[in-house]
Amino acid sequence: MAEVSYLSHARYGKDKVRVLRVVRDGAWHTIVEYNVTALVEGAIETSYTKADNSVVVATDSIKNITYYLAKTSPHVLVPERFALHLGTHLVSKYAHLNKAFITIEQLRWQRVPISQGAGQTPKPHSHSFYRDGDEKRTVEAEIDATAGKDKITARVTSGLKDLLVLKSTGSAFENFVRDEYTTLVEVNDRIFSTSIDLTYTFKPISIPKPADGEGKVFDAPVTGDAAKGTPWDGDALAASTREVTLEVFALDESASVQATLYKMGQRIIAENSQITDVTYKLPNKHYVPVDMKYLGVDNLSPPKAEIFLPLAAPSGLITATVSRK
Ligand SMILES: O=c1[nH]c(=O)c2[nH]c(=O)[nH]c2[nH]1
Repeated sequence: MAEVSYLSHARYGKDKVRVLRVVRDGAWHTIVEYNVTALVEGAIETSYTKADNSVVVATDSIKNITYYLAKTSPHVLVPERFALHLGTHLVSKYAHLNKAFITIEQLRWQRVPISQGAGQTPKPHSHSFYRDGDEKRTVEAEIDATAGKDKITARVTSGLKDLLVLKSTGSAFENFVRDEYTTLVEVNDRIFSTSIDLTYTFKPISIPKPADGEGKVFDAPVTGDAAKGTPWDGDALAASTREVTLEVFALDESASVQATLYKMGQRIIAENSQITDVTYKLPNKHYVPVDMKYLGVDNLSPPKAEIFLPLAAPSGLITATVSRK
């Protein structure tokens, strides 16, 4: 029988590798908690087409490598660096694997503040932490060794998701298309709430050959000023892009979710020369003033609207990518 199909794409690995790392500096502990996905591509076709497992690094082994590097990597506390180390290790160790796709979700842990008495600023505790929200920091790294194991390049996209925000004024929505389908009234004052999903893409970087050729010894080749704005500087970028996003959200006299989104993206591009693209996905989480006329109470529009019904669904969904020219 003539074959009418072929394997056009293949990638596999381990998903949802959950890991908490404790780094001890005497009594001062630092923790990170990650959900890691590690997938690979390469000369693996025959495992699909010929039931040939000789080309398969078991997903169980990929999970073990993730734990091994979480234990040994000097980069583990910065998710961008850890993703690059893990991906580089996979494509360096196995001759027939030439691409790795590492996704990391970092969960929030904040130090418990310990009060120092009246008028004193609280001190962060050395080994006690609390979860301060569902927000996650995200990293997606594609490590590419197709040009050779000594010419590894990487594309990194970082961001955050599930950052829930709300402003109770400073948002309007007017002058939109009005026709026979329109029931929405124009408002010059409304609640604006969204769950921020932000990703920003770095310029591609090249990764020097690891010292042992297997990606076990992996020294971040870029530090100090040269690291500024690059994935090596992931923590600073995560902090500044989050700050800009929240600041624009708070300060913008929003004409629409679209217009506010664009301003956020413009600022991130303008302030970070290493970032090429910024994508936001912003659900418009509607809060509807409750009609209380039947109670003889005016609650229809601000400043009289004080009681709102949070609508679980549907929500608007406003997305866009702002790119460097
Ligand atoms: O900021 C908004 N953008 C829209 O596209 C839209 N559509 C809608 O019904 N409300 C809103 N609000």
